[in-house]
Amino acid sequence: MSDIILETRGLTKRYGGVHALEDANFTLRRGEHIAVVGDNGAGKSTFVRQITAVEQRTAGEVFFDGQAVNFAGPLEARESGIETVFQNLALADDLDVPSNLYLGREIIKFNLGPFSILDRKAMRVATQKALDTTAVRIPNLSNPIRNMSGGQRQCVAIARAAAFASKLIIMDEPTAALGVQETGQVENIIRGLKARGVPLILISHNLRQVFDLVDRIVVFRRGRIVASLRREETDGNDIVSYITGVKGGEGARA
Ligand SMILES: Nc1ncnc2c1ncn2[C@@H]1O[C@H](COP(=O)(O)OP(=O)(O)OP(=O)(O)O)[C@@H](O)[C@H]1O
Repeated sequence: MSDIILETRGLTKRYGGVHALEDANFTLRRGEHIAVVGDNGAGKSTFVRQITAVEQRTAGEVFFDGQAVNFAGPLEARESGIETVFQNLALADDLDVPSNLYLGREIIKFNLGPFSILDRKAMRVATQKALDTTAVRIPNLSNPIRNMSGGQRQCVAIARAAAFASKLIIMDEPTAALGVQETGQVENIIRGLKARGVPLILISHNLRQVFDLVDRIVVFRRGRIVASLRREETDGNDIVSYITGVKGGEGARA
C-alpha cells in the first residue's frame, strides 16, 4: 500500500478567463496534516472544490488512495471516505444533533414496506460517543440546530466530519467565525484526528493555528502552489513572504 493518500497532478480550474487554479501538484501522505494558506482569492477553496468534485476540473488528475478518481459529485467523494467541512455548514436547522450527524446515513432499525424505522437510540448514543471523543459540550442534544450558537453549530459540523472521516478530512476555514474557546475546541478535534492517524487538509488564514497544528504548509498565490514546506523548516515571516510574493520578511508588514 502506497504511503500517499491523495495526489493531484496538473490540477487546473478556469472560470471563463479567470485562472483560479493552475497546474497544482500536491501530495498528502497517510496520517499527515497539511495547511493550505494564501491570500484572498489565491485559489485555496477552488483547489478543494476540484478534489471533492463540487465542480468539475478544467484539467489535471486526482489520485485518491492509490486510484485515479473523477468523482461525479461531493456525495461520491464522501462515500469514498473524504469528509469536508465547508465554510457554509450544510446542517439542517430544524433537526437535532443526532439527526444532523446521521443525515443521509441514518441507522435503520427495520424496514416496514416502503418506510424505514430509524434507530434513534443508537444514533443518540453514537452521537454522544462521537462528541465525547472531541470534548465538545452540547448541553441538550435534542435541541434543534437552529437554537445553537455559531460555535456550537460549527463544532457539530466538525464532530460529524471527524466521526465519519475514514480516509481524509478537509476543513475550509473551520474557525474563521469562532471565539477563542470554540476555536480551542476545534483545534482539539484536529489534534484528535492526528492521534487517530486521519489525514487532514486545513485551509486557514490563522498562522498561529497553522504552526500549532500541522506537519506541512502549502502556500497558494494567484492560483499556483508556490511553496510546500515542513513546519520545522520555515517560520511566519517566510510563509508571509510566499503568500505576498514579497521577499525578505517585507511581506510581514503587508
Ligand atoms: N464560481 C466562480 N466563478 C468565477 N470566478 C470564481 C468562482 N469561484 C472562484 N472564482 C475566482 O477564482 C479565484 C480563486 O478563488 P478562491 O475562492 O478559490 O480563493 P481562496 O483562496 O479560497 O480565497 P478566500 O481566502 O478569500 O476564501 C478568485 O479570483 C475568485 O474570484
